[in-house]
Amino acid sequence: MTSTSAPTAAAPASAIEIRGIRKRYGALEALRGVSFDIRRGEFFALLGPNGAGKSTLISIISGLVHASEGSVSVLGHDTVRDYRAARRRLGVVPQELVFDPFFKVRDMLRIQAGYYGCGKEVWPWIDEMLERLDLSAKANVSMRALSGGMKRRVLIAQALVHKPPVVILDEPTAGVDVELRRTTWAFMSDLHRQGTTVVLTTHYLEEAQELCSRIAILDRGSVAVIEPTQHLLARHPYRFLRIKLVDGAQLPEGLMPLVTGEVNGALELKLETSRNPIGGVFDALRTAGIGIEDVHTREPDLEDIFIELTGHPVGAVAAGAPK
Ligand SMILES: Nc1ncnc2c1ncn2[C@@H]1O[C@H](COP(=O)(O)OP(=O)(O)OP(=O)(O)O)[C@@H](O)[C@H]1O
Repeated sequence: MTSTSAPTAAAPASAIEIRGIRKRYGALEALRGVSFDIRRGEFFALLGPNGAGKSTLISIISGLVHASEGSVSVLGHDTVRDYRAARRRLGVVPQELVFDPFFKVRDMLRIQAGYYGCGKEVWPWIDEMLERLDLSAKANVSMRALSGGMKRRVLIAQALVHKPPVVILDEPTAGVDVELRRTTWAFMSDLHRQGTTVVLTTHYLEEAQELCSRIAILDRGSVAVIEPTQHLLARHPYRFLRIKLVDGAQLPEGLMPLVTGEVNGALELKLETSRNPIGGVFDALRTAGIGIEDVHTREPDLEDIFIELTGHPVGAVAAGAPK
């Protein structure tokens, strides 16, 4: 992509600047004063349980919904006062599949490019995207004949026709099989390497963990945390120990408070590294004369951290969330 060159002295440092955003739907406050920046060239994750306000924030960034208070700019262009310039720099892959079913894939993309004032010069780019997203064989097929996963990839191509330097993907891989998710992420990673800023919302936390260098977690309309992924993963000083006892033996009473669950007949214990060394667990079992059949340890992942921060798994509606 040519429009994603490195920042110059005059260019704004932020790809997206979000300042004091509030959004009210009647009595419901879907966003309660959200402020943060997404830097140029970042691969950034916006996470949160259902109803946290992610889609509302994305709609405000894309200029489709007006905030009740606050402002957003894309590469220095206010999304309200300078809507066209902001929109020109942004590609948004929406969550919902909305298409004219009768258009053929390639024609639809060419028409979409026209809306941004792009002509034949982007046709090779459209064909390149079709190739990268494994859609070349479907270029002359009408939209209604595509599977859900293919439609989702056309949606990605549609958001990128004008080569925007900033791309937002709102759950682009929801319901898409593993192979297609890989294709999508390989393509997005290439664009990112070439300088595109990529913002992603996803319910697949392992995707965010693997791809994104910084993560914001929205919860009930506010930013619960915004940190580099590695800091987020490292700041939780515990690990998990999975342990299967010989002959279904019972765990000693003293270790029971550490148990967080059972997986395939093995108990999972959450150990704080400073307070519950693994050796202490083994000592307690030895003293009680209990044999161990199998054991393994696991570092906390984003899913664990998400639950700890928000009190519920990703995808669950927050208790007391604005509804
Ligand atoms: N047009 C609307 N009118 C009224 N309420 C709305 C509207 N759009 C969103 N909401 C409410 O605002 C809150 C935030 O919704 P939003 O869709 O932004 O959350 P989300 O984090 O994107 O959730 P999900 O992961 O389910 O997509 C929810 O309580 C939702 O019901």
